[in-house]
Amino acid sequence: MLTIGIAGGTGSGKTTVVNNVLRKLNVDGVNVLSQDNYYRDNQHLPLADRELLNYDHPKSIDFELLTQHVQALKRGESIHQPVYSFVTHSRTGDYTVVQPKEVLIVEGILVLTSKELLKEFDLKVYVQTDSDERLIRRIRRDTQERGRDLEEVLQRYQTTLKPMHQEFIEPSKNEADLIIPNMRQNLMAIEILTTVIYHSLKKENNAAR
Ligand SMILES: Nc1ncnc2c1ncn2[C@@H]1O[C@H](COP(=O)(O)OP(=O)(O)O)[C@@H](O)[C@H]1O
Ligand SMILES: Nc1ccn([C@@H]2O[C@H](COP(=O)(O)O)[C@@H](O)[C@H]2O)c(=O)n1
Repeated sequence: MLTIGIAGGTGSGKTTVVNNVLRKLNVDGVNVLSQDNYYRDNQHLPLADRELLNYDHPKSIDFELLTQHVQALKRGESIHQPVYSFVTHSRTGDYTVVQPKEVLIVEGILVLTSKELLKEFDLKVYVQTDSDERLIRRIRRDTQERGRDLEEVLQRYQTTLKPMHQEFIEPSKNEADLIIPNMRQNLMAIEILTTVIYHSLKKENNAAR
């Protein structure tokens, strides 16, 4: 199984890059695990306290479970992936059953910061976008899709997002094999990723015959 880790700051365009690659490939052999579904469950805390947590520190992610799930899929086993809500800042209690496929993409701001997870990746990618552009995209997305207001986004940006980006996410770029500049749509980078996955799928299908 080809396993690809895709990191980059919030709003850098990780999800968009992955969706563009999947659209171009147009096949059913690729799983995508989002790190967002592996935020620790903080149900034991009241909502007001959950709203104040730092969600950009590596400790906010259940990397143990994420790594176990990646390893299980690589062994050919299915997993029960938790579903996370950005509105309640907690797991919903629902699960998505994910069956193994030939290619696995793991995407999220911190996926290149975990030593254990790094060992599982065949290809490591970092999506690079300037911080002002990322903040603009984040304001738009969080107010339109994640039920936040402008003050919440700006407050979070200053208190946790920016310092955590500088301390953990930006330095994780050094782990990457490939850096994708994504200030505007980068069609060549999408083409390259698509080609790598396409060849891996072809190889696996030939081996299965
Ligand atoms: N290259 C790009 N040019 C302009 N807008 C983009 C680009 N890539 C992503 N976006 C927009 O930025 C926002 C955040 O993108 P997303 O892919 O969700 O980022 P991430 O997954 O890294 O947080 C989305 O609204 C998306 O449409
Ligand atoms: N309850 C939460 C959990 C996370 N966040 C923010 O999500 C960002 C990561 O997701 P991307 O899709 O942007 O990569 C991260 O920067 C967290 O601040 C949140 O706001 N609330």
